[in-house]
Amino acid sequence: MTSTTAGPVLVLGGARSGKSTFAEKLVTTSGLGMHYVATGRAWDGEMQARIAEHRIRRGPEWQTHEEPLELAARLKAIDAADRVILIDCLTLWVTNLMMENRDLPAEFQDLAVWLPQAKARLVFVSNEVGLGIVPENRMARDFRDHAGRLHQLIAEKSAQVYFIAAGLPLKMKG
Ligand SMILES: Nc1nc2c(ncn2[C@@H]2O[C@H](COP(=O)(O)OP(=O)(O)OP(=O)(O)O)[C@@H](O)[C@H]2O)c(=O)[nH]1
Repeated sequence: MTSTTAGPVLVLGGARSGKSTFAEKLVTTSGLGMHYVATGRAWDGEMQARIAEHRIRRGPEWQTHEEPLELAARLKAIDAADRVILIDCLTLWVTNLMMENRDLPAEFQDLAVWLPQAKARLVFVSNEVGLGIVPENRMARDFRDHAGRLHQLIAEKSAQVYFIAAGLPLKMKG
């Protein structure tokens, strides 16, 4: 980690901004046992190829957990002081929760309330999706609103927050 500050790190950025690579570097320099929680689902060939690329990049030192829905429960289950856990990414989790008609504010609260008790170092990656024009369809607007609210909740509980654009990190907190 760039800092020894305890507490979660939130890494925000656009698609292909380099946010995952930046977050992975934070983790690989921590000296802790490296865990990767993937919220993505391999729903088509393109996503399968992206996932395969990610796995090659991470290498065998990482332990991977695939958790599209029960993110808070999975984090609580693998939480330990000698671990660093990279969660990639929050926006896919939001998508999955919406697809399953879950109570998103309740799910977000469950995660946010637990964060100060986490023993592991947590690094959250997420897409900043709120910067463009207001989407025409209702579902996209709801998605954008849920993601924005979740980011605020996680940022509030985070020790460090970064925004990545063009591969360059802008430190926003910590
Ligand atoms: N199910 C599963 N998903 C994975 C695995 N590794 C990575 N992923 C998913 O792949 C997604 C990243 O896809 P990319 O399209 O390469 O990343 P990006 O966000 O567009 O680009 P960057 O800004 O460079 O990170 C993550 O959100 C993960 O959920 C894995 O082992 N299993």
